Amino acid sequence: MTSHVTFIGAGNMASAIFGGMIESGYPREAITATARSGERLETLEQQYGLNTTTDNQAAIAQADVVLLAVKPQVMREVCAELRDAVQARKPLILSVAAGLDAATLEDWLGGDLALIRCMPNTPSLVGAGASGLFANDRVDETQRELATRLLEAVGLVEWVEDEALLEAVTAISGSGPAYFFLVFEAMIEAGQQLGLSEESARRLALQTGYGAACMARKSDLTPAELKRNVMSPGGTTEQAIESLEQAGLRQAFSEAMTACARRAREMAKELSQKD
Ligand SMILES: NC(=O)C1=CN([C@@H]2O[C@H](COP(=O)(O)OP(=O)(O)OC[C@H]3O[C@@H](n4cnc5c(N)ncnc54)[C@H](O)[C@@H]3O)[C@@H](O)[C@H]2O)C=CC1
Ligand SMILES: O=C(O)[C@@H]1CCC=N1
Repeated sequence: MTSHVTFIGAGNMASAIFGGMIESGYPREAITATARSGERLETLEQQYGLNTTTDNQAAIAQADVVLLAVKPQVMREVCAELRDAVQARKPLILSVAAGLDAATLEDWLGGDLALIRCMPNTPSLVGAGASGLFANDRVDETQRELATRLLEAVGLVEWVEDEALLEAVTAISGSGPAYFFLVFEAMIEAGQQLGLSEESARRLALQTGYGAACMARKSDLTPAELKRNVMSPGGTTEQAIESLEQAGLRQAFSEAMTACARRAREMAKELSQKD
């Protein structure tokens, strides 16, 4: 039987996930989404054909899975509102909120719940996401498989068995799309400085990033080996790579990702302590 999935909050991340589920054949009758404004409800009904309501409690009356997709700052208030309905039904809880740990969420919802924390990323919007998942002790194998199936509808799924590793997942894939967008920005600017139009530089930079990612995914070679294959001895790439290494690119990534993981830890503390 198809599990009924209810999304609490229907913003960017939620619509990426239910959009992907529908595209991969998940029956829309088995999906409910809540929103705060009637206008948003209308869009959800017309664009996706979902069951919708502004009533978060009523929305989970039939839910087998409740996917929490509101901002971390409003999660406590939303959990308080859902608590009684969740305790009455005990659905699988899936949270995509950054920096809110499983124990805090379970506690806010009244305890004794199977709960999966997920760190997705925005390329989920185009079906090319990467999500890290962590399950608490109450989650069984069938529930893990179900969560994998739901998130695989929008990209790759990687399970971690230690919740602290979700900080590393945030640093590599949760925030990671922004690093690549920065690299694209920098390459486009440099291409313009070398005389290309902005449009040509943009097209070439984006296709190159896309091509490199496709190639690295398909190839048996490591990124280091693929890089060496582009570098003819005494040629042009050698000059560029030497310049990037001398500028401290590796160190910059190490520091950036350490800062990102640290912030995820701090956010978890701030959010769980907030009254
Ligand atoms: N944007 C990103 O790159 C990532 C976001 N996340 C997480 O995803 C979650 C959602 O983020 P976005 O979709 O980007 O935000 P968003 O702002 O697009 O969506 C949140 C939605 O929740 C709705 N909402 C607020 N209070 C509500 C309530 N009481 N009841 C029902 N709906 C309510 C808002 O109207 C909004 O549509 C956050 O917890 C965030 O940490 C996780 C990974 C990456
Ligand atoms: O920047 C943030 O806090 C969120 C979490 C991962 C991506 N965006």
